Amino acid sequence: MANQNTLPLYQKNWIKHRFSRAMDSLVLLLLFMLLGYRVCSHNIYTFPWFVAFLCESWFTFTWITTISTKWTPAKTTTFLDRLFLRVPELPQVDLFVTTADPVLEPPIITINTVLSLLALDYPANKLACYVSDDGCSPLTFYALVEAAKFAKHWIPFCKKYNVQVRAPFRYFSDEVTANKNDLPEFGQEWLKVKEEYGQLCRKIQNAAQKSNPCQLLGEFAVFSETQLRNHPTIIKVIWENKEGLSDGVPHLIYISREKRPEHPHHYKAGAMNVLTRVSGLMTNAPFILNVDCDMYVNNPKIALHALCILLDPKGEQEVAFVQCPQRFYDAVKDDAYGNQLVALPMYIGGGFAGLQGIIYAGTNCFHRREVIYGLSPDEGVQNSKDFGFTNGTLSEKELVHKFGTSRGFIESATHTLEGKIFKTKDSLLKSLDLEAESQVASCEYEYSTAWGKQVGWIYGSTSEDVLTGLEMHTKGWRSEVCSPDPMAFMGCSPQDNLGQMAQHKRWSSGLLDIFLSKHCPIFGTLFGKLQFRECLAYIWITNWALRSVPEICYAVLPAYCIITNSSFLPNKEAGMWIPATLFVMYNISALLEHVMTGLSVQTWWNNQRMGRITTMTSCFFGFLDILLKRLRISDTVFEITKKDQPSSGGSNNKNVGRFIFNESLIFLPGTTILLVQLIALVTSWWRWLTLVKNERAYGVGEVFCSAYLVICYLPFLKGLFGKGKYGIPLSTICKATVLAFLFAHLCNGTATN
Ligand SMILES: O=c1ccn([C@@H]2O[C@H](COP(=O)(O)OP(=O)(O)O[C@H]3O[C@H](CO)[C@@H](O)[C@H](O)[C@H]3O)[C@@H](O)[C@H]2O)c(=O)[nH]1
Ligand SMILES: [Mn+2]
Repeated sequence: MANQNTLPLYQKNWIKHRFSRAMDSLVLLLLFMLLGYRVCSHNIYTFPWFVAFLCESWFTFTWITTISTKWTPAKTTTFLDRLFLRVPELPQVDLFVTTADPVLEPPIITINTVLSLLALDYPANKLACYVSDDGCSPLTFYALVEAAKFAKHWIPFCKKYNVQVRAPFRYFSDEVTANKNDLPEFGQEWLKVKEEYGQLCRKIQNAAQKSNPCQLLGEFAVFSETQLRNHPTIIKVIWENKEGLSDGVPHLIYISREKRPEHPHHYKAGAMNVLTRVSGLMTNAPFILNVDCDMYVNNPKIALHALCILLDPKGEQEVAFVQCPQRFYDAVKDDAYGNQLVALPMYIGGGFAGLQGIIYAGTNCFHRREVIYGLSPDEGVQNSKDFGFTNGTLSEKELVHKFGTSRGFIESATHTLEGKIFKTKDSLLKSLDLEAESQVASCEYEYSTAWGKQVGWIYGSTSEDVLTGLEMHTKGWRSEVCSPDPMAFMGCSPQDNLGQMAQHKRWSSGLLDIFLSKHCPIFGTLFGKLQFRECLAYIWITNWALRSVPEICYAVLPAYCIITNSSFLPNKEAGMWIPATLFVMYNISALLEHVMTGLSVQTWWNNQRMGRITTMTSCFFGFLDILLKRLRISDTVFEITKKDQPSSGGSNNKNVGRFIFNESLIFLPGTTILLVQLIALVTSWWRWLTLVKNERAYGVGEVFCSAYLVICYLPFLKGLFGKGKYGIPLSTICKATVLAFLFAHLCNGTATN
């Protein structure tokens, strides 16, 4: 029998998506045929023909990166039972939670996430939870203080009855849970804990309603003279597991880093780096789990599953981070706004997993602290990990240049990089050298150090997550997906199209920023250790915003052709079946992927439609944002997504899924494209009445494309006639009308020339 201790702790299985592969290849073949057909049709070289050729070349290139990414998907299985045989003592894990705004991110959501983390199925004396509050909010702090009191009842309750969902708002929203357990005392305890949770919520609600939430007395006095962007560091140990009880409540620490108006704070990446340093001084766990404030733990054993991968003999040498999928609760029916990201991560994410590894998605991710400190895999496998910190080969100056001036931090980082166990000091509070911790959380600490460049979360993009993961892959690390059943984490997705559009704009601009920077994946392959197909996959993802330009051009082509009585599709010749088959095949393939993932046909359609709308609006604005940033006209900002208070009783509101509009310019391109198509369709109808068939240069293809776009933009069409927030503002309609008629006029101009 094989030695139990040498058995792998996880296994990677390759999935065979044969059907999906066949369909994708067919689509690629058709794209090549279309391009070939265009090149060969010398007799009809026209302007729209040429524009179509350029756009389709881009689509073909994107499709090649898509196929390459999806081609060899993989899934991992973890073996929890083997973990305990291999590791007699579980390692420490530091838990990071970020929050930034008590209004957009209600503290009740944050504390639910924190409670679910504190209640992980893991020895409590091996956990420490650090909450970064970029909102510097006494309310958030108050909520955490109260939550820590409640945790003393909540955690034993969860562990005693093996509760699965350890975020109380979710657990108590399900009335049937009370009857699931037959133990007589369960019902009573359930009621008691529920009542306590109710009290906790009421306390927080009451505090939120006061203008001065906590009277700013005692512990809260530090908040009395703070402003959002101008305040000193606040670090508070809310709860300390002093006795080191493995079944107690883990440490809970609140951190609001120093902010000064003249210092850039680098948004979430900056917050993560402060958390890394403060925790380095306090607990210095070798593993870090980071979640956004809304991502509660849905599978209490998730830390154990992730450690199976990170502590596996092979994983230990190769895997930098373990990413768990993002899923959302209270999803809008049939994914009306196309932001649930279910089918896409399944195919694309699975594909990434089969290559060098999944991207880092910013939340639900387990990191190795040493990798965050910039370690490469070849340094990691050296038998004696000695970087010359202790024997003094690395000069004091180099260390300070890398990690900053804190002696304590350099010492703890040295421990981490040399693979030594960090001996936690007797007591957090006793060791709490506030000066040292405040020093590493100050806004000047990172100046002329490697933080944000080679160490920690990398700065320069609003998609700091993908950038940080890419840097790790470029160093040669791999990453793995961990998706045990039940789903590891659940979070909150935007509940309306405004949130969805802002989020996609931030993602697409942040990703394009990466592509255009010195961290570009192409350089990663040329000069680093990013594997070729992983590079293609990163190109696929970072080019999102660029896609908007050819898509908008392609969307106005049918209208252009109808208005100018020309054509861009091989309408009348034998080649017509190529684009027609391409359209049908592409849609069937996407539809089947949705259905096979267990999603409805309506969800497929909503995703298709939102795909068109998002690319031409949010991604286009993401593209413009980066253009302005490169021209040094304006910088990109991290707009926080609003997290709605959890709904009770489900949403049967008839307006769910409807688009809402405001004065934002983001609605202008969509409205204009819709109006242009409407003008084209009216023109086409008029031509149909007045021209004989042979005089019409365009055919069914162009009219179909125009009509298809109108159907995709149905939410905008409804918006033209909607009232209040459901209607597109008159000013936007006027601007769009002017643009649309200008376009029609220019078309006519080019046609008569
Ligand atoms: O200045 C800031 C801004 C944001 N955050 C936190 O960042 C997280 C993510 O922000 P959110 O508005 O929820 O953005 P999402 O689009 O939902 O987040 C996704 O995309 C981000 C990158 O754009 C990643 O950082 C996230 O982890 C990922 O879940 C939240 O916990 C915020 O509190 C900060 O700590 N400081
Ligand atoms: Mn979020």
